[in-house]
Amino acid sequence: MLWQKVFFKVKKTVGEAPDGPASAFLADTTHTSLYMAGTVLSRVPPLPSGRSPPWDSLSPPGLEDLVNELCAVLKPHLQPGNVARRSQLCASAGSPRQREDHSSHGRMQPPRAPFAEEVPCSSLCADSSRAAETKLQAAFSRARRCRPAVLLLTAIDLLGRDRDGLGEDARVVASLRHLLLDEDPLSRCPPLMVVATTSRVQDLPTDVQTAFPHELEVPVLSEGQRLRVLQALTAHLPLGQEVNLSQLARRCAGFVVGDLYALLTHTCRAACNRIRASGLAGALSEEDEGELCAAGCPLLAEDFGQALDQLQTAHSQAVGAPKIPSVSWHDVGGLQDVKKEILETIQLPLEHPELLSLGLRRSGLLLHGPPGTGKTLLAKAVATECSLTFLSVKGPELINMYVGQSEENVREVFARARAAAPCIIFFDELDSLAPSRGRSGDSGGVMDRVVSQLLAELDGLHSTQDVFVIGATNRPDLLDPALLRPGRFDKLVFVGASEDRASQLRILSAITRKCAMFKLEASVSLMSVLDCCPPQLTGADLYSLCSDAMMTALKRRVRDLEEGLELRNSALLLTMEDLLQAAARLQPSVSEQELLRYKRIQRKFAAC
Ligand SMILES: Nc1ncnc2c1ncn2[C@@H]1O[C@H](COP(=O)(O)OP(=O)(O)OP(=O)(O)O)[C@@H](O)[C@H]1O
Repeated sequence: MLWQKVFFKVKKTVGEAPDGPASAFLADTTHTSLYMAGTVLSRVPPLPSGRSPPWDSLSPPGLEDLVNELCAVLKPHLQPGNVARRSQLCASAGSPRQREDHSSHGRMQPPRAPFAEEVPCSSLCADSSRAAETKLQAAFSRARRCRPAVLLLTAIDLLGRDRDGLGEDARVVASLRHLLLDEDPLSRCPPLMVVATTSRVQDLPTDVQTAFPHELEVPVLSEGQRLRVLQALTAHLPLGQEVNLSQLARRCAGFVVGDLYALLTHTCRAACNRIRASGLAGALSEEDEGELCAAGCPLLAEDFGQALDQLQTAHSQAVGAPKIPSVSWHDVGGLQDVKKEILETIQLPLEHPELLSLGLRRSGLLLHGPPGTGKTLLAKAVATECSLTFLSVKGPELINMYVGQSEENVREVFARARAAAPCIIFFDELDSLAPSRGRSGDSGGVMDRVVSQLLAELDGLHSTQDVFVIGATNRPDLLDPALLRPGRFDKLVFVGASEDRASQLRILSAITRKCAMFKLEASVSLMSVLDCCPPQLTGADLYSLCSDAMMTALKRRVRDLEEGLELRNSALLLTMEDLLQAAARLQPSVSEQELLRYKRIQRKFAAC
């Protein structure tokens, strides 16, 4: 049998069921006959979906516009005597993380809906072009037999690739195009409508993409939409009192409906593990356990937190998606003025969106100064402080030897950031990504094209509210001047080495505070340690001083353990002696002449 369900048409009914709904009938098994007499093309009755989504509307909250658009494209073809043109449609997603939401498809069953057949394109891939072509033709002819029908091809980008996935398989592409263009509802009634989904629209062969006259983009969910989806998903679940869905929605930046489903599954699993670990489940009698299940165990904030961490880690490993870093202002010592300037640029417009309408918005900020002064640390802290996801890119990582790939990488970074908004993109070593055009000396002009692409993306950010760009460089004088024009990296902030002991003390305290493994001995005076150090130090120098001292403490601990003088779980102590020895060995990483050069550059830009 080709299909799991077979529909029979009831020709005549006698009487009605006494207690059932008005449209229900009882089958009299002794007098009812079933005849199989060939197949008839007809619309199928609305069916209760096996996977019923948790919302009452036709679409998940927030995707109503998309579903309406989809219906507007498909419905005209279902009217008898329609005059609509071709009905193929390709639903693409705005970013690698976006997916077409299939739960809406399951509900797309208005009365007298067309037959819907979902075919994952991974099942159509084969060892040879010929085999793939045959499978494709079989899928189309199966769907044609059930017209009027919607054929849903998921992940269509998998089709038409050759076996190593690099080039196109011309034969499969041609065959797919032919099949798509052949399905003209004007000539074929009842029609077969083809809907395809992809999360990598840029990977679709042009011939396939142009065979779809309609293209819809699945939008990125806003914080409000994520909240509504979470509310719908948790409506029937017992939640702990401290669970704050609004806060959770903010932390789920960049999540699509599927991710939110996964979050709930992981949360339930975390709750089960918590109950099992508490020993409660094993200690209960079968009856009590049944009662516990019926009452429902509440999902606690810690279960959600654990699930979110798992998902975000898996996500960032899979697609390099950003994560909210765990660096706070507390971890950044000193640099008070710099912190204030950064917060004014980023936090103010986030807290007062009305400023955006007045045009008071900066999306780009350039931190410049000597190496190791805390530029990266600052960018991470601002992301944590403003609950923004953080996408860190090192300039040279984006440069690729293949033609067009470097520009594509730049495009991809911005697409990923838009999907994860609100987000900060941090471009470290910006000078290596965007040197002055015409001077980079590469024969193919790759760098010039990368700079142009970067400029175009930065200009495009004005329509996106919640994506900020922070660049960091030691040499702003090497950057393409167009980058520093208004609307791009128009705010320059100098992050210099700390020269006074008070700010050095703040940095040293921040670093020692962060190392939870070590404890400072009560007699330690950080100021006395600093008095033995060279006058001008960067944060990285102070970090190296601490790690040097910690290494000495660690070696002492290992020696003491081996000699049986210390207990294994006693705290690791950092003594004044360790720190003074490290201070005596400390060599500043940036010389005085270099610091002067950085200051000259700062003055030059401050004067502009
Ligand atoms: N103000 C600070 N407070 C605490 N730690 C600091 C500070 N500045 C620097 N550090 C320490 O120095 C390390 C290096 O700093 P960071 O990577 O932020 O410097 P950077 O300016 O981005 O350097 P580069 O220009 O080489 O990329 C940090 O991981 C941190 O441990």
